[in-house]
Order: sequence, then structure tokens, then C-alpha cells
Amino acid sequence: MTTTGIDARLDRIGTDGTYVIVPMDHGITIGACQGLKDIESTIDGVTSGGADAVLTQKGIAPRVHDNKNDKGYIVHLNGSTTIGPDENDKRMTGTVEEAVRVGADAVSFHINVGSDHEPDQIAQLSEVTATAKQFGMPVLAMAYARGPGVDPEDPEALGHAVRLAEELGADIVKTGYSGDAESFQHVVESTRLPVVIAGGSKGTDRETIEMVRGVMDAGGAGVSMGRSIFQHDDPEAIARAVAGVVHDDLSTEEALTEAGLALEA
Ligand SMILES: CC(=O)[C@@H](O)[C@H](O)C[C@H](N)C(=O)O
Ligand SMILES: O=CC(=O)COP(=O)(O)O
Repeated sequence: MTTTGIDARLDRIGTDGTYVIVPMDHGITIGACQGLKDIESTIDGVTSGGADAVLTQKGIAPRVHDNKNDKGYIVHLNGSTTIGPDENDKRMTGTVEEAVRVGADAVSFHINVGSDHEPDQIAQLSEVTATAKQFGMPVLAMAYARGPGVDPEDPEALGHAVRLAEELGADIVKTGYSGDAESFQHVVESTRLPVVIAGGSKGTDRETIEMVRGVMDAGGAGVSMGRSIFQHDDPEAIARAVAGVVHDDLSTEEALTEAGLALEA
């Protein structure tokens, strides 16, 4: 039942409690790579294909609204670059109030659990969730296991990261994939929040869709998948295949076939 502003806005960025979110905040991290130069047509394509929401930094908002086919919009609130001194040192890039002003349905915040910057990022995420609650704005925490000596695919570390997001008041949590459904179930069971995964660097279509299938089999709630979708030659088709698994419970083969993509690896 929709009882709060947060519930109402969560409905705008998902489908019946599942989420196909396409983050396109990577322009800060890695620059204007394939799919981000003409971000307008990528946003049109992925939202036509079945994405529930797109996600950008605040400065891109004017390029989003006319192209998102009435789907949801999330504004990301911190960032770093791969060419700077420390990619794990994500700094604040916006506020909840700014996200409200640019028309966001939710905000997101990245935290690297296990990095030298974890203490600052814990304090910042706590402030973001407190402010967001005042506005009835959902918070997607991007809780990665990243830092010196931390295995970013370790289910224990990922479970710790997603639990931290719940403890700090987030509404959805995104984390890395542990590699298979069985180990990812531990991650999902570490929190009551809906858990979605990042895609990481782009693989083959079959690898991408098998990973999404594994997340759903583990009890996950979907994806916040960027490069595997926006760097694809046909972002609309791969978004359709991902949505086929997340929203319609299709098998890997069914999802690829229905999206018109080749079945081979
Ligand atoms: C580009 C990357 O290394 C990703 O893992 C990022 O952490 C993803 C994120 N959305 C970002 O660009 O900050
Ligand atoms: O905001 C970034 C993500 O949510 C994940 O991006 P990726 O390119 O799928 O790792």
C-alpha cells in the first residue's frame, strides 16, 4: 500500500518492487564514453526498452526529462574520477534540495565500505538519508565493498555493505555481484532492503543476462546497471532483455530471444 511520499516515489522508479535502473553518472568517473555523448538518445532507448528509471548527476538533468518517456529519475550525490588521486574518495556533488529542484524522484549516494574514506562516507550517507526523509525522497545507497585488501566480490563483505546501508536509513541498496546465485543469497538475506546489483564493465549479452538471472534467483530486486546497458550497441534491446528477467521472470534464453539478441556468448 502506498502510504508515504517515499512509497509513492519508489513506485515511480520501479515496477511492483523490482527495479531496472540505468545509472549514467559515469561521465564524472570515466568521461563521456560510448552511450553518454548523446545521452538523450540513450535515455530514450533504455526507457523505451523497459528501464524503470535513469540516474545522472544534477548537471545532466536538463538533458533527461524530455527523453525519459515518463519513467523515473534519480540524482546521484557524490563522485570521483579514475584519473584523480583516489577513485574511492567520492566527494559530495549535490544535495537532496538540489535534487528536488531538478525534478528527481529519488537520490543516490555511493559508499566504499572498507576504503580509507568509509568514515566520511558513513557520516555523509547518514546526513543524506536524514534530509531525504524530511522531503519524502527515497535513497538508493550504492554500497560497494572496495578498499585495500577488500575483495569486491566477497559475499561476507557485500553482505556487510548492504546491511550498513539499511542501518543508515537507505530505502534500496545496490552492491556488486558475488558471482553466483547461491553466494548472492547471503547478501540478499543480510538486509530487509531491496537489493539490486551493479553490472560492472561490459561483458557479453549472455554474461549480462545470466548475471541478472542469478540476482533474481537469489531473491534480489533487480539492477542498477550502467555500462553493460549504455555502452551496448543497442541499449534499447539489452534494456529489454534485462527487464524481461527482472519484471517478467524470463529465462536467460527467453529474455535474449524476445529482445532480438543473439543467444551465443
Ligand atoms: C566506473 C566505475 O568504476 C564504476 O564501478 C563506478 O563506481 C560506477 C559508478 N556509477 C561511478 O561511475 O561512480
Ligand atoms: O552508478 C553506477 C552503478 O550503479 C553501476 O554502474 P555499472 O557500470 O553497472 O558498474
